Amino acid sequence: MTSTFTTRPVRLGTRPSPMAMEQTAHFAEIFRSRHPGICLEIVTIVSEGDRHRGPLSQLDGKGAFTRSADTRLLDGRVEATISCAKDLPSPHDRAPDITVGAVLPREDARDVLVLPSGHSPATLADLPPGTRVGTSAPRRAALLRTLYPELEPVAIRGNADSRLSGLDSGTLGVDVMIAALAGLHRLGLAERASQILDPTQWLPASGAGIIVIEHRSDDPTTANLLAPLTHHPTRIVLDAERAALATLHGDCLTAASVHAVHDPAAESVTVHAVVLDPAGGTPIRTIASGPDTHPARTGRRAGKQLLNAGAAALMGSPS
Ligand SMILES: NCc1[nH]cc(CCC(=O)O)c1CC(=O)O
Repeated sequence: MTSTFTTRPVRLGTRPSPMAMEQTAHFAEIFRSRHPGICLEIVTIVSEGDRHRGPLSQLDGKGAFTRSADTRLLDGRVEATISCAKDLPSPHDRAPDITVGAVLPREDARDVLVLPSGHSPATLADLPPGTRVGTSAPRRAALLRTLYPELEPVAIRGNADSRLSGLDSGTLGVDVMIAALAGLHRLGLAERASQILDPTQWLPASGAGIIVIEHRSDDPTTANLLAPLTHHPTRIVLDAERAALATLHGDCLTAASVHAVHDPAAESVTVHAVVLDPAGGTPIRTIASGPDTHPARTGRRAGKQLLNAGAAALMGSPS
């Protein structure tokens, strides 16, 4: 028996939703092909965000989707957890004893419009005034109020698959909804996208389309197993986006968009960031570029530029 076969198993905590299980299966395939001798055990962990059925804004935003998994990670009940980077708490609030060990290649970061099945294709601009547009994200609600003030954002909850069936059956209480293209792809439902929203107008969320695997900061064994699975260009844009969000003290409940683009030829990273007015007033936008060797610096600069331009007033005073 070689020593790899005697290595302890890696227990990986995941949320049990169909989308989460799909991304976990995808990661497990990558892990097992790289480390064929190591047992990867999948452990499902239900989060407060999954249990809670009220508006997302009632949750505190500082880890409703990650806290239960974090607890099990820190207690030593799992060695790693897998999450959508978009759902992570702000790095500002993140426990220093948890570290991102692997970053998977970014999928399509754009949001899409989804119509009830059987509806003929339409764009947001086609929808009649008063159309109820389902979305749970403050960023998307603020984008709607800014770009399509005649439409009505309505908060919805539940996993992507239950939202889609609620949209189709009419029980969701909305006429159409906004979703992430990457999420639809994972569910095999990308054809449900009626309009892919222009990312220069409808800027994606920080971390959109990126899956990360975290471990305890004091666990070098797991760190060493995860490190070779990282897609470096994605790590660069993620570090830039997370640094901008941290500077804003933002999280997935902040009405802000941050999207970084890596240019491998120029060895640079460019951060596009917007803080939106939840009431639909004028957003504050900025752009920052810098070398791809220090993406977090460029992200922090973008965040500071937004704060200097008065973004804190739109976000409520950051705490
Ligand atoms: N808000 C929940 C969430 N978090 C991550 C995704 C999936 C796509 C991604 O990884 O960005 C979704 C679904 C959605 O926003 O429609």
